Amino acid sequence: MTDADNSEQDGAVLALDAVCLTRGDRQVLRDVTLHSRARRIGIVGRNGSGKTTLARVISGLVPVDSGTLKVCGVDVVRDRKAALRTVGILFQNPDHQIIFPTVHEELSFGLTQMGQSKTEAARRVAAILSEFGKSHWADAATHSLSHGQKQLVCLMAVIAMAPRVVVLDEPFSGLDIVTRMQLGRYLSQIAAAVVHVSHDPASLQDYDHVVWLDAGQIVQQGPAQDVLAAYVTQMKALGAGDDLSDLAG
Ligand SMILES: Nc1ncnc2c1ncn2[C@@H]1O[C@H](COP(=O)(O)OP(=O)(O)OP(=O)(O)O)[C@@H](O)[C@H]1O
Repeated sequence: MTDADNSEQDGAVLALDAVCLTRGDRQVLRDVTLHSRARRIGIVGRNGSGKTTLARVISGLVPVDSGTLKVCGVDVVRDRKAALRTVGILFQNPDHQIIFPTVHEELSFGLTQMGQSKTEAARRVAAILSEFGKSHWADAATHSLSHGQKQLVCLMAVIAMAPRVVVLDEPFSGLDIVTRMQLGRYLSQIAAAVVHVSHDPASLQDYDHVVWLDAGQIVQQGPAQDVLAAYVTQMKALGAGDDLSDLAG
């Protein structure tokens, strides 16, 4: 039996072992080992701690230097076709995600990449737009949408592909309270497991398993209450000081 079969059978959403990644002369991820079957996994850490890099690694967008990684039993780097069905990511900035001139084209792209015919994809796009009450957006120019509307297009594009895991890289940071609550409520209802990366402990307080990342290393992981309490205590202690050297990069 292969490792992939094992992690599929033990129900692990994430199975990372000793993952290391260097960018330039900086070690961005150090020996990250993370196994979780939780449906709601939070990753918390300061600016520059490696959260976005880890989100991209989990989404199969960045190969690691060493270590192993499986998402729902799938090697998301090597098996890109399976990865498309397994994991979808929402970026902080929708302009980094949207590449097509119209909403319909944007939503269709991932579906045709997954092997759906144009007709099948068009049917699925119509269904997802209708589900979100946005059928009138089909021909809208993506560049003309507001930040929140673009983020909703990205969310619909991910949901349309029905991945087993949705990775959120702080997608709510530029949204107003109402939009954030509405998108958050929708995400809390989807069948997919969620891996949510954030520097904000409040957004992860209801999560099943929280991982605290600092300087590319896991400091602590476990129940949200324990990990977030320790994180907040340390952030308050650091915030009370005047040293800005951590932001030097
Ligand atoms: N392509 C790259 N080349 C060099 N350094 C990089 C690269 N990508 C990331 N880094 C460095 O890796 C570290 C982690 O970056 P990352 O964006 O993953 O952190 P983050 O926790 O998401 O930060 P933030 O909360 O500020 O978005 C940073 O010091 C960053 O400068």
